[in-house]
Amino acid sequence: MSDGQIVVSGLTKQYKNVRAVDDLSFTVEPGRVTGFLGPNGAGKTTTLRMVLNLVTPTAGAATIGGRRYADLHDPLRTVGAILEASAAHKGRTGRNHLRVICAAAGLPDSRADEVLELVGLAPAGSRKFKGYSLGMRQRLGIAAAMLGDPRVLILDEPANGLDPEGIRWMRDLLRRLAGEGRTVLVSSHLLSEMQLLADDVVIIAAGRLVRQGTVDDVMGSMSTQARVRVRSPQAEALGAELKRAGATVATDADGALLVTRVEAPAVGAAALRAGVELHELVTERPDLEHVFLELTQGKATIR
Ligand SMILES: Nc1ncnc2c1ncn2[C@@H]1O[C@H](COP(=O)(O)OP(=O)(O)OP(=O)(O)O)[C@@H](O)[C@H]1O
Repeated sequence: MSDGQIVVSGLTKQYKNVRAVDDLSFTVEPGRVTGFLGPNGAGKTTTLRMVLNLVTPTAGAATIGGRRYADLHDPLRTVGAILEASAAHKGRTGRNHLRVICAAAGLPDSRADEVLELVGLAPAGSRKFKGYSLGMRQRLGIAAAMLGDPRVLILDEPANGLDPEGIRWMRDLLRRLAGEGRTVLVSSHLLSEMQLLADDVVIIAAGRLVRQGTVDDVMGSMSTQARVRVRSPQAEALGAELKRAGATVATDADGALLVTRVEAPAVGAAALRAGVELHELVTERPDLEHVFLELTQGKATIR
């Protein structure tokens, strides 16, 4: 088994009334950034906690490089994780926060400065944590996760609250770390964020796998469903002609026809044949957030 590969198989977590994770299986490869996507409450955090042995599975298992977390020889040097926005003693400087972790983990103090450098926080290392912006806190969290120079990095919603500039920065860093051969698993509830950050995606909803693949494959398969919105005072006649042409036609709340399975020119031609007047004709490519919601809807009961 390749070092640093994460294998989740049949992972299940049943809380009293909630099956937070339901027979979930997927793999995460080294050398790539994998986005772990799902709506709020989908079970992402619970899954990551099970991978890290912080929650005991009801069934199934997760391994890192072939071993369960509990059986890793040197877990801190194998896996770095951020599970929530970085919290540190408010009066402590960023550098001291990292040094406390170094001391507890048996790492040399010098690692604190190395990881501050890595995340671009060196100039702010001697400033107090309470003065850090959200973006700086996220950077400090990543710095802490990198202290043991781990082969595997697991980040729960690290881009939360970051501005586009911060997300770009994170993308570059995560890409670089993956480029060094590390496994990078990063969760998010925003598809658009993962389009920027990830090579692969694992999409879950209501604790179950919805889709796994490369970002390009998954996005490609999701964004093909373009539709044509067309409005006509003789909508009924147009609808009938479109159906004869093989289109699927629905009507939206304000009376426009939503046409799929044919392209805009075919809709125009149908209008000409039916001799109807057109007031609007537009191709709508669903934005990916919308498609993502649709993909995960139904499975995503509010919980
Ligand atoms: N300790 C717990 N006891 C009971 N239910 C829990 C517990 N932890 C999580 N859950 C429930 O399990 C489900 C999955 O939660 P989880 O936090 O894993 O989802 P998530 O995808 O990380 O969502 P979010 O992004 O909102 O954190 C939710 O319904 C949640 O309420």
